[in-house]
Amino acid sequence: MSTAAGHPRTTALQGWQLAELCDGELYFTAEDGLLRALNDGFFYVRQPAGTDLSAGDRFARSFYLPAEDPASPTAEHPDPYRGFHRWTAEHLSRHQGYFRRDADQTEQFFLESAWWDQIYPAALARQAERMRDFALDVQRAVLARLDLPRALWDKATGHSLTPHGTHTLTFNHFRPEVAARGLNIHKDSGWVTVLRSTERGLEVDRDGEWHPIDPVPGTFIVNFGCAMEILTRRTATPVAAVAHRVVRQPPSGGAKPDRFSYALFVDSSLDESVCPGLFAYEPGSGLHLQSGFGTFLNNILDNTYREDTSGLY
Ligand SMILES: O=C(O)CCC(=O)C(=O)O
Ligand SMILES: [Fe+2]
Repeated sequence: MSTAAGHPRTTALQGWQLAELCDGELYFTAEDGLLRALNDGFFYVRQPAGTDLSAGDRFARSFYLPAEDPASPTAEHPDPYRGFHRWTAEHLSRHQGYFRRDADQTEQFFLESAWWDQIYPAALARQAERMRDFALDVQRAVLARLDLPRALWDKATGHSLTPHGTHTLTFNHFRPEVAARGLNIHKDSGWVTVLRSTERGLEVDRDGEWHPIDPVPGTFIVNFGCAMEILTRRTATPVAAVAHRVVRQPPSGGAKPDRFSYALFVDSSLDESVCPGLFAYEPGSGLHLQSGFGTFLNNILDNTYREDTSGLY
């Protein structure tokens, strides 16, 4: 349904699913929680006991700032969490490093696990590893409940559960002074995403209406991505990839800190000799190759950050 101005209506909706991971299994608060989460395309998951997000939160608030703090330009020890706009794809590799988007408020920092120790401050590299391990545990716990034989997991999921997988920690800083959408409509490309967000602004598309997904303290949001949707489409347990966006963040005149978020993305291996691409599973006949993964990923990313397209497929 649309408003008179043609904008999709935004409504609050209760009843999103919440789970806890214990001994490798997901326990949902609602009895049919798992099936509803697969249908919603996301759920909240309690952060493991003792989770420390201080390095990630600090990086999210600082990576885009000039390396030298104008308040103390001669400081002997510059802040190791600032000045990351200098790390661009030319210094690293494709899709890695700092990106200032034109059509969105977000400026971002992408980094795959192979670079974490070299580029991230040590405490952040450790947090990234903990988030990756947690994301892979969540992914295994979900796969165990799907209509997919365990013997096929590695091939079916592009070796994403192993060190061959593509594991990326990405930061978003929403610049309120930029007159643009916050982050364009998209589906995450891969298997699961573990999202840290502390501010409102995220919305999901459900039957053509936008619904806010507000942060719940002590939880992460887990999104299912395109790879999971493609794999399970013809099975008894189809998983939806959630289409989502971040709405424009208005300037607050310095009254509140800028919105940030960061997420650990689990994707397939980009090595074609390890992973030929994205498969669909058909009970009875097995895995069927649907598309290469590298080009699929390039298309989703390119289409997300252009003015006139969306990051769907
Ligand atoms: O900022 C958010 O809440 C969501 C970010 C997101 O969807 C993404 O980075 O893929
Ligand atoms: Fe996303």
